[in-house]
Amino acid sequence: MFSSNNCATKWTAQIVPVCLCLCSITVHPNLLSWKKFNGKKKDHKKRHASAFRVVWFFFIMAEHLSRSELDYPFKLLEYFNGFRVSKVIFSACEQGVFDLLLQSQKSLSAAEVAQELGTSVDGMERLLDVLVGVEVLEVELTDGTAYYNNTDVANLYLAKNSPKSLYNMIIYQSQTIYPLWNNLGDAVREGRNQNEKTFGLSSEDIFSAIYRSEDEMLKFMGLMNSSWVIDGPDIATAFDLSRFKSIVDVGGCSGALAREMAKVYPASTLTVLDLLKVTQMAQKHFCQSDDTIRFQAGDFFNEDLPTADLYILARIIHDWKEENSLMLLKKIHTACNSGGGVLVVEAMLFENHRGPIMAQLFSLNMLVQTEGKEHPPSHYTHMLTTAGFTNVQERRRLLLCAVKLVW
Ligand SMILES: C[S@@+](CC[C@H](N)C(=O)[O-])C[C@H]1O[C@@H](n2cnc3c(N)ncnc32)[C@H](O)[C@@H]1O
Repeated sequence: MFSSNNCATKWTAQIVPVCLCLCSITVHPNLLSWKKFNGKKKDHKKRHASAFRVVWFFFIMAEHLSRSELDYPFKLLEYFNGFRVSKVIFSACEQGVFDLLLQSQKSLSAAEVAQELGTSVDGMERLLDVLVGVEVLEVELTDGTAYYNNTDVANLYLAKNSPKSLYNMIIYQSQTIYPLWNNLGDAVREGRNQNEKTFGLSSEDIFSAIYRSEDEMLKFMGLMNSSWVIDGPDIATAFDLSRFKSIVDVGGCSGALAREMAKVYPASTLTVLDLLKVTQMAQKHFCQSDDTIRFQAGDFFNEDLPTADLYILARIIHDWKEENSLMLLKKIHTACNSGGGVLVVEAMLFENHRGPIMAQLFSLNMLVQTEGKEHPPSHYTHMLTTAGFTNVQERRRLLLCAVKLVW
């Protein structure tokens, strides 16, 4: 939804001139044979008439698409429909469309997909067509029947068992985040999370709400795990961390980021510290046969932290009120070996309030679900120096940002 920046400008500046150029080539008989362009030979008169229709069409398009957002609100309309696109992808994932198309090894018609997944043919055809429209599926027409196939992107990121699958992220967005965001208006009005209104749970203890059942805990851990599959390598290499021989990932959840770190820094020991029930779940569902990371149960607010050279705080500070985050940073400063540091990984806001849009959306998400928020780098620097750290360095990596402090 957010990639097609200023569609009108793009069309006028780049695509329209190319189209007009192509049209003038087709009008000029010596430059391109009509047969090549149209598939069958036509006489000169018809050929020029058709060419003029093409030119006329592109003039209309150019006129239409070059209007500014004030004349026609392309972007706004796209945004209004954003939730529909999300829902289409959520629904297709939940119904197993991408898995079926991956497994079938051939294109399938809407009727075949509907039959396999137990849906209506009409409903499935419309769903599949939108997925073609948003370019996650491909379609071919054979004898009037549409046959659908996954794009490479769908195979890689949307099918459940792909090594880079974002399936768990989608399920969590669909089943937990989406209902919470139904109460966004109340969250903004009240300035607090909506766990109580959405799920009937106390809004005070955020992780009791997030881990309200084993199933929910598994879904949340799946979500956390998914993001490191795509962002982990970038974060692990944002700084050269090789001099830190003992690393503790504080609130490390499924261990996905620690695993990425262990690949880049095989000479360092990687420990994932998290609540007992989380470490148990991680070992049961997320451990890999070649794991070199270890898990340690502990409560980072109420128990001592293990000593280490480097502590990772990935998506932790954004969960909590400022005083809690500061308490945790001070504890880390006390437990840290001499010369050690902390790596803070968060979706950093720009200082000027102008983005990035995903970090701004995450910050609203923190409002509806937690007691924290996203911050710009200066705020993290302030917190870290208040906790006693010096020598703050910052690297921006995609959406997530790493700030390293050496003590
Ligand atoms: C938003 S998640 C981030 C997980 C992980 N760092 C990541 O980026 O994928 C917050 C993590 O903090 C853990 N956590 C929350 N409260 C905790 C506590 N008091 N002690 C230890 N871990 C805690 C949660 O279980 C969860 O794994």
